Amino acid sequence: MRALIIGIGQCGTKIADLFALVDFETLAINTSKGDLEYLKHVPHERRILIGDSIVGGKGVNANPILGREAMKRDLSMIMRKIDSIMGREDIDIFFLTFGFGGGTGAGGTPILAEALKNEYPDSLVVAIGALPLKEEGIRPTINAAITIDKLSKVADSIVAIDNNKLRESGDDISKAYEKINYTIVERIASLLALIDIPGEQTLDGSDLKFVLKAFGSFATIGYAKEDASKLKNLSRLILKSFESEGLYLEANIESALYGLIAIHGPPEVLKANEIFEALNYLTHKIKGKQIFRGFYPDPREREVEVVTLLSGIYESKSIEDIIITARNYAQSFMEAKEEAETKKKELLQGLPDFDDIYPGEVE
Ligand SMILES: Nc1nc2c(ncn2[C@@H]2O[C@H](COP(=O)(O)OP(=O)(O)OP(=O)(O)O)[C@@H](O)[C@H]2O)c(=O)[nH]1
Repeated sequence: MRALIIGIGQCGTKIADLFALVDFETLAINTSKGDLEYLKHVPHERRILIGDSIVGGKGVNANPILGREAMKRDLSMIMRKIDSIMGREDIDIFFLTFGFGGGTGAGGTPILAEALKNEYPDSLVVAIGALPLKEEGIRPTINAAITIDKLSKVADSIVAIDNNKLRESGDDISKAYEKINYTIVERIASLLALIDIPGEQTLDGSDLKFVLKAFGSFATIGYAKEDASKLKNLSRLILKSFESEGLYLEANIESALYGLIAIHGPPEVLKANEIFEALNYLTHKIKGKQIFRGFYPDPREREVEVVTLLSGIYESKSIEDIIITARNYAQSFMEAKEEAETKKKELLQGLPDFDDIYPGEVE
């Protein structure tokens, strides 16, 4: 399984930095020089400053038009870099990590996603983005809504993480960000670690690609872990991995088309009847009725770990809230703008020019 993680903007590059820590191939792209320098694990030659000629390495201050322009101007340099890291063959998935609410990530990610799809038609492009907190105000919400629309036309799946779920933890914001970033990396890394390795019933790269090739709809990744000695019922643990707080996105899982479950743990607790009870329940619950599964008995393991991926989701309250808020705002903003223009015209009509009042001052 060959994957390249590309972080775009501050949020995205912080997440990519954690992926680099656990030995994934990564690339960090930003309009802010300072934010790129702040990274700890992405090698220096894999950090790309974009848009230097327009913003001078200072970031784009939540302006996605500048983020988009920065990505467009330096796209060929980025594509050459990707080529030099991965070559042109057999890249299974590009994971693009970013924050939906800023400028560099929101503006730049759809441009890069489209270029990757054109250049690498056999590879998947999966966007992994953090949705803004409601308290951040209207601009991040609009950036998110428009970026969702654009990505839904070019990416294979969009894994959205709802930052609003962080508030439930009671941590301060940077701790909460750190926690959620770590969670994203843990889930994806655990999932990818179980692809293509020997097991009882295994998942391979083509299963994962099948599940994620879902016409730009939403996907979400759940996770549950328990000490094997404390585990009472594996079926319960599998279902727990699908609960909404486990998935970091408010979504109706019944609307999902595909699911994938990987279970890893000591052989004595991977009981077939408990696994099939949960699989049966979930297969009937989701609309697409297709669940791929892999069981990985490991006698050295003391914990049971369940990673679940649901894709093809199109009903999500987290997403709907953003789209509806942005659309209502856009509508009332356009109305207010039109009204302002009409008022301006009414107010200023009938005014003369200087020459009408001061005739003959200049011969
Ligand atoms: N989950 C998570 N979300 C983050 C993190 N940092 C920022 N965000 C969210 O991402 C959005 C801001 O995106 P950034 O990545 O900071 O912005 P950017 O893409 O670098 O763009 P500019 O700062 O405008 O140049 C906000 O909605 C934040 O809530 C993070 O470390 N983790």
